[in-house]
Amino acid sequence: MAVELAASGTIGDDALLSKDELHARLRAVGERRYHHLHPFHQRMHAGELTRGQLQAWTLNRYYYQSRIPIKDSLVLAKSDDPAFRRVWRKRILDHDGDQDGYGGIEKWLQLAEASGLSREEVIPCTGVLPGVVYAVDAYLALVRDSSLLIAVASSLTELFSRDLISLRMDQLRLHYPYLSSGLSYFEGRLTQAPEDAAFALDYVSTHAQTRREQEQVIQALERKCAILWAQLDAIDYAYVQPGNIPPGCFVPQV
Ligand SMILES: O=C(O)c1cc(C(=O)O)c2c(n1)C(=O)C(=O)c1cc(C(=O)O)[nH]c1-2
Repeated sequence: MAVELAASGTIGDDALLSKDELHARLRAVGERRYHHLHPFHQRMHAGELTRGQLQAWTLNRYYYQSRIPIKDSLVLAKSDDPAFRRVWRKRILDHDGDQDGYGGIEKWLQLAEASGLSREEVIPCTGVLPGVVYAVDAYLALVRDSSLLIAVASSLTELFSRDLISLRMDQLRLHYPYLSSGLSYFEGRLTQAPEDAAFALDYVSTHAQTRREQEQVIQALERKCAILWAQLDAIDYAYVQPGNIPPGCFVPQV
């Protein structure tokens, strides 16, 4: 059953936003709520994280990475348009590769290895924080239970990821040189994310045909920002504030 994102006030009766107005509203959400503002990212960029904290980040973020192709398979299954599916299935290939040893998930494992973890301790996801599991699973549930329009809209955080990833690469190289050999995942995202975001933005601009749908698109982006934020909240609470690692979760040895 499709989830109705709550629309506030008299939105349904208001005038349709122009494409430029819709884009401005979406950009404003990113400026205020995207996870580039999160204290954990700010600590990372300032060079304040220990190797163990970066290991915890790569291990926990692996859960997100591993679920993205599942999320995109849910999106694909909502579309009866071969042209849409042809474009969207590229995302699954980007992450899974077209054979063993290729693709974004493999490259994320190389990042984890550069941090000093073994792939064997990362792949099973057994040490992932409960808060990260709940946040990532909430993304899958949002996509699973929504219309195709809202599922596409929830990927629009990628509008903002290129700038963050570019800054992150510079700061990781500068402050944590041992990670330099593991940055090829981010290299790939510098071109993949803007392409994916441009398609998704064009899609929602065309397919949100009422003001109510436009507001639902904006709310889906807000919810996705919250999901990304919650992941970092969980990581920050467990690994930056002492004494908060939940039982059974990854414990850094360095
Ligand atoms: O490192 C980041 O800050 C970041 C952010 C996002 C994002 O904004 O959603 C994604 C990614 N990375 C990413 O690597 C990725 O594959 C990805 C897929 C999606 C999506 O919603 O479909 N977002 C993101």
